[in-house]
Amino acid sequence: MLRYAEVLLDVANRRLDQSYHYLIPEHLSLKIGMRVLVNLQNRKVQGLVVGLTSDLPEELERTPLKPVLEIIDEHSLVPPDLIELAHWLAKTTLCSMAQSLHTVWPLLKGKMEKRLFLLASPKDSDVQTLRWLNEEAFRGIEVLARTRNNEISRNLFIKRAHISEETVEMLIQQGMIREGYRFISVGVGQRRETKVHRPQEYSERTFALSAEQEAAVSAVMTSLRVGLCETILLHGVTGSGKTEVYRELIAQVLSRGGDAILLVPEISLTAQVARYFQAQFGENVIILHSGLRAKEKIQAWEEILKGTKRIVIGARSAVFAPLANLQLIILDEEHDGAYKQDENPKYHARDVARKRMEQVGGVVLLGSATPSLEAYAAAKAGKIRLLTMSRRIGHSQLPPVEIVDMRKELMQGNRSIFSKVLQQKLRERLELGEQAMLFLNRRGYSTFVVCRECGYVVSCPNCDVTLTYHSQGQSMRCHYCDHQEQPPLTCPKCGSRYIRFFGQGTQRVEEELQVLLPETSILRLDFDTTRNREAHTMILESFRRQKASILVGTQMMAKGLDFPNVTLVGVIAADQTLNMPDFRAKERTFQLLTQVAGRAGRSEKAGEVIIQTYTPGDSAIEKASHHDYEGFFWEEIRYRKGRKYPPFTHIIRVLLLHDKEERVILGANSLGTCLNERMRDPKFGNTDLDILGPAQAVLARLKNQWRWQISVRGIYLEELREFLHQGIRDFFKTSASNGIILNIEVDPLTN
Ligand SMILES: Nc1ncnc2c1ncn2[C@@H]1O[C@H](COP(=O)(O)OP(=O)(O)OP(=O)(O)O)[C@@H](O)[C@H]1O
Ligand SMILES: [Zn+2]
Ligand SMILES: [Zn+2]
Repeated sequence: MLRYAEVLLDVANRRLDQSYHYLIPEHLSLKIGMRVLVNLQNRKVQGLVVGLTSDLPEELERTPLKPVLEIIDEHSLVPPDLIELAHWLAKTTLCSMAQSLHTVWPLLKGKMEKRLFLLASPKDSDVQTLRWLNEEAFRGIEVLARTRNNEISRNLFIKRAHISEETVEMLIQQGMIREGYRFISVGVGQRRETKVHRPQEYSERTFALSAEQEAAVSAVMTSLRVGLCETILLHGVTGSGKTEVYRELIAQVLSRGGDAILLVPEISLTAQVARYFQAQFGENVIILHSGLRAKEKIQAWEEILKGTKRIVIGARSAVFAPLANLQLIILDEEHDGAYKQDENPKYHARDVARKRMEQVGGVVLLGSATPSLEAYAAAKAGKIRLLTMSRRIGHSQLPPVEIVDMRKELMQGNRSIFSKVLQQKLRERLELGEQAMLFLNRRGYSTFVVCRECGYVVSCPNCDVTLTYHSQGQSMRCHYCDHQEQPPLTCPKCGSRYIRFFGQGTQRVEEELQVLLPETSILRLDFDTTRNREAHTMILESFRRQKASILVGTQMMAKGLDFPNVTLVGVIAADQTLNMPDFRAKERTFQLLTQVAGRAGRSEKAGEVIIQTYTPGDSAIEKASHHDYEGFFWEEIRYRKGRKYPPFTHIIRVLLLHDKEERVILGANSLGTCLNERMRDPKFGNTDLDILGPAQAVLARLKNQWRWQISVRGIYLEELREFLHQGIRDFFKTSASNGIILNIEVDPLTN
């Protein structure tokens, strides 16, 4: 007998970020996902039933429980599979159920609104006297008396009825009206409909699939038909036609009545990809990502729930799209770090996709030319299936890559950003009417401003990072908190006039390039030129239409672009990502270089790649220059194994934040002690857990908060979670935890 309901309350209010238990009265037949009315601290509030149970948690056994008051709507609002998903998300990412439910079902978003309630009646004698004393106040009451339920939002009252703040206050004081709050939910009306789709045929392709594409498609379809709930990794070199594979798979899934989600790593890529798919699937396609306006998002959701949209294309958050007949989720560029959300809930879209497909017996397809080490290792270990496409489409070949040692260039007197050979190749290619892409893993004009006499570097007053100089607007900016200031004319520390703008940003590359090739038209694609939503698409479109010969850009240029006329790719400085204090630095560098190199020579015209570097001997650079994924993988996996890094272990990182440095250090040490003591617990005694830290975080201060961290590493994630759970509970009993904010992340992708 299910006697208790677990109810998530008033989800708009952050402080009530948890669920409560209520008794189920006999006359109510509750279902998971229904909205109900319950009592909370003498208020009637709205809640969502997220669980039904016959036993109470131990700590509640002796507390008297209140009953559920009434059911707001007959049918479950949130489908049970999505509630289950939310529970899973809360548990695996260590966030609250409310946070998790908001992510899974963003339609629940609502707000608390200040409202005015009428207590008096316009006929009362003291109200009638107001008519002569205060005409405005009287008018206010009359308005109010005509509203439904005699209540109105305070804002509307003041704006629409032109009643002043003072008058409102006066009426409240006189006891004629009362002020209160009400939860106004936005767009919760739509329920999911389960339509049965008739098989449909779609327009024919203009070309036949290659043998490798054919094999990949039939492998995935076989799994689907047999009902094998699988994750499949499609490792296809750049230009091997993965997008076509996705398109064919989606067509086949649709024709058997299923729905599909295609994820791309960045919002900016969705429009481009969606256009490609709309060409075949038309109205069935819808775009979904966090960049949409609230209203657009609600509309998109409602269309999906109605069953009129069957293919969702979007960034990370689209993995939650509530399609009714979901059978396939594809993650393109699977290795991309953008699939991990860095705020609560800190989920990885890959894991969510897997969980959803487990629920319905569908397939997750991970596609990449440079799979993440985690995915490839899982494939090699036989945990997931591996499909390979090792050749480019048609006669196109992977381009030859030349590595240029920039130290030698400098010794030979070349102080330019561009090596002699890159300059020469650029001229050659442009003469032939072909296009080039120059890649720089940075944004802004120069990374930092430094005093050449005393070495002082201008940094952000709120964060522990150097400010970036932008020649546009001549300002220095913090890329974390957006602090801006003028660049100094003299050194703030020693007064010297020898201030130098250091480093190479995309703007500087563009400017130097223009000096080198004055006749050439150049486009730039980076954070600054794409702040507005349409700019990204416009820049890429004009490059595609060959309005410019050279595209200069940052890593956002490395992803999934297919320009047949691009035959030369230059990497300005390969070392950038290599020097990051992170065990994934090599993997990132390899992926980035391989992906960028893959933009060259994708159709009939052969391409070539120049990589400039100060560390030409580095193996990640060398392996990338040979398009040697396999070789890189084995070398890197050996290193990870030796150092006990993922994928051989899992890491949970606890970041401690406080605005006083000594407090955060105290807290970090105390947490360290608690964890070390927990280690003596016989339960964890024999397990292979390592506590790393406490240590100052790489970013020691951000937005005025000091940051320290402790990581715990272990082989079994479940055990690791349990260990931290207990350690953190101990920590919160110590006084050192006062005022400390904890930020916990499972398997973080950055240090
Ligand atoms: N079977 C085919 N016949 C002819 N052309 C094809 C075929 N399949 C794909 N193409 C074309 O080949 C080009 C490369 O395909 P696509 O962009 O899908 O590669 P990709 O594997 O996604 O590469 P990347 O990983 O670099 O993004 C595209 O222009 C695509 O239209
Ligand atoms: Zn100085
Ligand atoms: Zn800052």
